[in-house]
Amino acid sequence: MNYGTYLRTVSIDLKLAHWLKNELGSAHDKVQVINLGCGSDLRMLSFLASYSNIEWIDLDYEEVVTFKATILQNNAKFRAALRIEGKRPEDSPSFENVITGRYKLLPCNIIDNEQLTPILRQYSNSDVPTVILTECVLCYLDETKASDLITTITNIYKDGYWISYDPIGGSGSNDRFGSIMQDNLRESRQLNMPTLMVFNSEDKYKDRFPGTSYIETMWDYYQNQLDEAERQRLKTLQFLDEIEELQVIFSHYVICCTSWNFKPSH
Ligand SMILES: C[S@@+](CC[C@H](N)C(=O)[O-])C[C@H]1O[C@@H](n2cnc3c(N)ncnc32)[C@H](O)[C@@H]1O
Repeated sequence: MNYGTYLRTVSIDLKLAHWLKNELGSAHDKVQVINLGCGSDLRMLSFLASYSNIEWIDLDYEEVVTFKATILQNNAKFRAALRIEGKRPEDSPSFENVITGRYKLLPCNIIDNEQLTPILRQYSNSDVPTVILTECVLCYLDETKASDLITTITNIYKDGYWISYDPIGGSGSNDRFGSIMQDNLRESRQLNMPTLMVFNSEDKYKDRFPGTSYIETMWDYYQNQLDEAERQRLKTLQFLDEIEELQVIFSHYVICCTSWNFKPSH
C-alpha cells in the first residue's frame, strides 16, 4: 500500500467512524451506509462488525457486482462475516445478488434514475440517517449526471452525510496536474474524468453539494490530521525522498464531507 492509498483509506474510515460516534443521536440509532460505485471495496466488513446499528448497501455496475458477489459468496470467512446463506455460486446454476439482513450488494447504474430510485426505495429507508460514500466515483461521471445524482440522493434522505473522495485538476495558472492526468488516463486506460477541470478547486468541489460541507486536500490531511508518530511510521513503510512531489500529488486529492438535515422542524 502506498502513501496515497493509505491516506485515502484511513481518511474515509476515520470520517465515517467519527460521524457514527458523534453525530448520531444515540449509538444505538439505526443508520445506513450506501457506497455508490463500491468496486471491490471491503470496508463494509469492518464497519458491520464494529457497529451493530449499521445496514450497508453496495452499488455498482452489474459486472462489478457479479465479480464481487462471487468472491464474497465463495469465501467461508466473508460468508460468515456477512451472514450469507444459500448455495455458493460454484454450486448454483444461477447468479444471486448478495442480500442479507444488514448487507446488500446490488447491480445499479447509479446515474440511471430509473434504476437507482426504485432500488433505494426498496432496500433503504428514507427516514433513517444515511451516509453516502463516493470514493473516486464522481470524477468519472458526466457533470449533469453527477449533479442529478446528488439532487436525487439528498431529496430521498432527509438526514444525511456524504463523504466524497476524488482528484481535483487544480486551479492555479501554472497548474498542469489535471490536464496531464486526463491525457495519461485517456492514453493508457481509455478513461475519462469529465469534471476534473470543472470542480478543479476545493471550493468548486465543495459547492456542488447542498448543506454544510467541509473539504480538505490530502496534503492538508497528511499535515494536520496525522500525528508525527504516524508520519514516522509511514516513512518506515515506504521510502520517501521527494516531499515536494508528494505535496503536489496530495494537493490534488480531496475529501469532502457534507451534512444535510431536511427534517421538518416541529
Ligand atoms: C475507481 S473505482 C472506485 C471503486 C471504489 N469506490 C473504491 O474506491 O475502491 C470507480 C467505481 O465506480 C463505478 N462506477 C462508475 N460509474 C458508475 C455508474 N454509472 N454506476 C455504477 N457504478 C459506477 C465503477 O464501476 C468502479 O467500480
